[in-house]
Amino acid sequence: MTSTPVTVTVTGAAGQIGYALLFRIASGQLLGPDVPVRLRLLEIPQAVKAAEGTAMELEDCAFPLLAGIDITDDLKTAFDGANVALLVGARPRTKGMERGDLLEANGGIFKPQGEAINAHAAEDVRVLVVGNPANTNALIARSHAPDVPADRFTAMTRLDHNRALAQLSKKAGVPVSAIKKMTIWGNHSATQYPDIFHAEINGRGAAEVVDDQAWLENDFIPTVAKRGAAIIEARGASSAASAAGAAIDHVHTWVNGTAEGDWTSMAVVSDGSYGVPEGLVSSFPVTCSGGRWEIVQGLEIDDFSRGRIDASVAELAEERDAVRGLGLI
Ligand SMILES: NC(=O)C1=CN([C@@H]2O[C@H](COP(=O)(O)OP(=O)(O)OC[C@H]3O[C@@H](n4cnc5c(N)ncnc54)[C@H](O)[C@@H]3O)[C@@H](O)[C@H]2O)C=CC1
Ligand SMILES: O=C([O-])CC(=O)C(=O)O
Repeated sequence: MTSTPVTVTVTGAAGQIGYALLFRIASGQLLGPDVPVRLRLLEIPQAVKAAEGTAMELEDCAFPLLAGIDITDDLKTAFDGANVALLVGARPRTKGMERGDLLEANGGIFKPQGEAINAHAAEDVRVLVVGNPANTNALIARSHAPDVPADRFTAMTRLDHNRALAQLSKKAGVPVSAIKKMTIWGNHSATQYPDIFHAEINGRGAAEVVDDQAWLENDFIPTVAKRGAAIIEARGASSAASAAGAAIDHVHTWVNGTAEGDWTSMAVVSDGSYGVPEGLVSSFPVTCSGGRWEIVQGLEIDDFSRGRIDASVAELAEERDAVRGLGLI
């Protein structure tokens, strides 16, 4: 076991994802079974008491890797020395709220958090934005952290990636582990494009194995893209345990690497690859190694895929223009 604990900051710690996430971090599933962690829980003042309750339960689990828990509503304290920052807390859309209102309310959260990360986080900080609209919240935070390398700001499309694996595994009648090279492109929204044209099932092209374009267009893509809404409809609350699981997967893969011959999906700051305008936080196929991610290059994109990638990227550009118009970036 390494001796220095890694500081993991979780915002929105008293929320439903927080409740599904914190115990898994403390048990070693985020960073590995040999890495002690110190948790920093950030909440708004009215939810600090609830976070304290969660911290009591964390304590009661007597996790050998849990080196300490701090609970705060202060940004400096929350991000001071943070090595990993999971930005989960966000302003949800409520009745009558327009998209501009939602972006503005979240700008009020992610701008100061970006500034605090810039000023106080550890040099090796890695940021995952989960709170929606995740891609654009990451763009806002990143643009207020000029001293932190852009590649440290990511947003979560791993839940979409995992949903796509599960749907394809059911259709093809194979275990999830038989599927490699799934890709989510674009925004974590209904415009996202889950792409199976580069995916492989037991080493064979997935689209060829499935051989069902109607299923792909009318079932697979909409099911994955609208899964979040379907869960809300069924559960009366948005996905929480699966979102927490995807956050664990995202950071674990980022830090520990992708398997040989596979890749994952992460929303990262675009370098212009695949025609995605530079600076947008868009989902790409990425490999990870040595704690760094790299966009998989050289994939052939046919017209079917191109149209779908372009539509989701156009939505990201609209969101960027809206937050720019609001003076948030
Ligand atoms: N990227 C993805 O795949 C997914 C994203 N989400 C998003 O994750 C976010 C959290 O979801 P839940 O935990 O279910 O929501 P929740 O409403 O249960 O919890 C959110 C928590 O954030 C806290 N919070 C609000 N503003 C804060 C701030 N400025 N600083 C610190 N904490 C703050 C609230 O007090 C609350 O405890 C939502 O935006 C949701 O839409 C959810 C599922 C998947
Ligand atoms: O819309 C939400 O809050 C939930 C969400 O992002 C998802 O389940 O993909």
